[in-house]
Amino acid sequence: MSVQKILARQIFDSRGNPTVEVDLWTEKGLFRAAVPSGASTGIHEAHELRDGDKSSYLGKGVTKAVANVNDVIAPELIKAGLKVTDQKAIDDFLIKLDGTPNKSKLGANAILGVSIAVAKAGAEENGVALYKHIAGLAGVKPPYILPAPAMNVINGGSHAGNKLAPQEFMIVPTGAKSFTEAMKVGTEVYHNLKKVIQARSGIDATNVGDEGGFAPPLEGADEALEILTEAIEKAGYTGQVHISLDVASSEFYKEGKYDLNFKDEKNPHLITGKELADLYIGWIKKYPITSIEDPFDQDDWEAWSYFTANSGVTVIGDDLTVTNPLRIKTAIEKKACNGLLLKINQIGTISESIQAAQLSQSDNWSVMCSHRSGETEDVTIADLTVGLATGIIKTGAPCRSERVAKYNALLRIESLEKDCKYAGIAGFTQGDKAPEVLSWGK
Ligand SMILES: C=C(OP(=O)(O)O)C(=O)O
Ligand SMILES: [Mg+2]
Repeated sequence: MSVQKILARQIFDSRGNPTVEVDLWTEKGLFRAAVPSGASTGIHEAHELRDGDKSSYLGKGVTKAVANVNDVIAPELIKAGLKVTDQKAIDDFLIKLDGTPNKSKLGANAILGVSIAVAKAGAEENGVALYKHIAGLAGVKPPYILPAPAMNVINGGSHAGNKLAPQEFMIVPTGAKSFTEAMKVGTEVYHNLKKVIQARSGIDATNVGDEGGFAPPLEGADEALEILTEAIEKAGYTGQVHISLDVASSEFYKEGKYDLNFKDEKNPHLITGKELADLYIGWIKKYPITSIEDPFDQDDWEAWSYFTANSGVTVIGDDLTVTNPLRIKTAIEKKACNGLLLKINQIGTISESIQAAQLSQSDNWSVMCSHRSGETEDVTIADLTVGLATGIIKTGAPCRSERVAKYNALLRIESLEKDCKYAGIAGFTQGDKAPEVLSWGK
């Protein structure tokens, strides 16, 4: 019923950086959660507590966050005796215990580890799978929605050592009939992409970036979009696969301009927001692009609103909205975007993540559930995307186990759950055009 014991420790993420793992015991057993970590983090995200001590993994240690779980959260939460099935009460308790607006005292990484472990314990207490438990918390009813996977197959930006400024080029098998088929299509395009890159640039161009996508030495985004289109065609899926982009442009916004050559400090290629918008419009006309994430800097609100009104694609806020209901409210008011990137560690609790998704859905936004570039073997986001009927998930290339683990978890849900449907393109469709299949979750 309530928490009996908690023990946190420092483990390592997919980039070899320390991160927090939490073990939590109830009468039903042990529940374990691990916390992801971003590289292109938005400045408005909840605070990820790191040791900052230069002698410890270049200051990246999380021993303070671990100690906060073991010495502060554990005794207080056990004393409070709250039921693990009451996620909101426990998350509110954690938020209050921290007492800061951005969880900087205890650390969002400390709090999230506990929040996820509580959700897993709550699911077990209710005798249901985690996605069903989350659906119950959010008031979402079956049929359960399997998301369209947005697979990041070409890495650039801060996730790769090539010249590419945009961070992620994703393929989305929108034309598939099931999640299982979507994985077949996605992996076939991925393998064909390897051949296309090898033929163009040689074998050593097929090294991969942080999220398992290829990181070839491309001159610019046009070339990336071209080889992606070629790979889709080669795999025989033209018309059945869309492209999603995460430009992560806050990474290269400098004094009012965008530097398309930001990784070579001596040779900047600066353009204005208007020029950048025109570049996107050109790509949208030429390629089957269905969404663009973080097209502009996290505080360049005007550019966002202009682009959302004029681009015709799903415009997704990541650094802009940081899974924070307050920033999402502002974005709704300004009509700055029509899609949310849902990252649990940007806000720090499961309950606030549910609130962020529901607030976005209430304004008919799309919701893309997301991993971080630094990941672990924890697959909670696979349950979250189904439990909240987000209709889209992005969790990297279909390669590297910390990414594939999430896709495999979704394959398991699809094979075990009788009452489920694949979202396909529906997740990217807003407002009145959104098919019935997703609207019940709102
Ligand atoms: C997944 C992303 O990268 P990171 O985790 O580095 O923020 C992203 O920007 O959407
Ligand atoms: Mg992003």
